[in-house]
Amino acid sequence: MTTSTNGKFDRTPLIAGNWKMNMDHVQGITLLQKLVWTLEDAKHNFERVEVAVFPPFTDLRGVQTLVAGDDLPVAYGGQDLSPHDSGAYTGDISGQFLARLGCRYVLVGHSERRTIHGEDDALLSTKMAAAYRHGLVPVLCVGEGLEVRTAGTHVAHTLAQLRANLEDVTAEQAARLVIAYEPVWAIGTGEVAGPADAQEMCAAIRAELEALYDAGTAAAVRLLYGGSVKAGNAAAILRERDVDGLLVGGASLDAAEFASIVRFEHHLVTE
Ligand SMILES: O=C(CO)COP(=O)(O)O
Repeated sequence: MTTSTNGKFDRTPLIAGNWKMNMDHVQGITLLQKLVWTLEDAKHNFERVEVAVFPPFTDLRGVQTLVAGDDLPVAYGGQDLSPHDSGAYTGDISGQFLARLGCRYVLVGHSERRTIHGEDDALLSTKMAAAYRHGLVPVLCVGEGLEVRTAGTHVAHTLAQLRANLEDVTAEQAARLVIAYEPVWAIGTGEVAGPADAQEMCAAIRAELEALYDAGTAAAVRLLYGGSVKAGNAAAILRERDVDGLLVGGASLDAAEFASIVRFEHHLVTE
């Protein structure tokens, strides 16, 4: 039997879809329309569970037009941003431009940026600063690779990444932060970190935030899990106390599947 909990969340859950380099601007609009229709049909309460999408840059203007025109209750953001505001940086996208397009969020330090594009912690600190400079909420992605997980040093590794990326972030800024724990070995592989693994890391991240800032700040930050999330495993992960949402890759490209993840409460089994 599947039922909803009457659970109160400490923080508003955020279910975010990272489309990566999928969906051109025409496909992107169709996907977003389908997603919203599906959720509205199901009477989804967007205030109870927030929904966000991260389309490719070329889709953002269309997404903005659709969201603003139809007053859709969906947030969106860029998948990356430049540390600079404007100038001779061919191919880069400024946080200023993202803000002008109505983006609420921006991904910073996704593992694919770190590994494929060699983005290091020093660069990511400047991207964090750029996001805050333009009023964007960074979704800072951290997580370990397979060798680190196998060696058992994943918590220390991930917290070291976190400390480096938050070096210049003030407590006031941190209170608006979203952090996504995405173990690299679980991204796009079908391997999912179990709910207990997600909780272990999210609890460690929250404790680290308390040490770096204070308890109030640590309690305000939303912590997401990402890595092979599907409709079938989302609810179990979200039952964990310190997991406040999900960053979904592949499964966010299917409107019905993603909508089902957003409606995770309806898959929670009461005990
Ligand atoms: O990288 C991810 C989200 O940012 C996870 O991707 P998958 O859900 O496809 O594993």
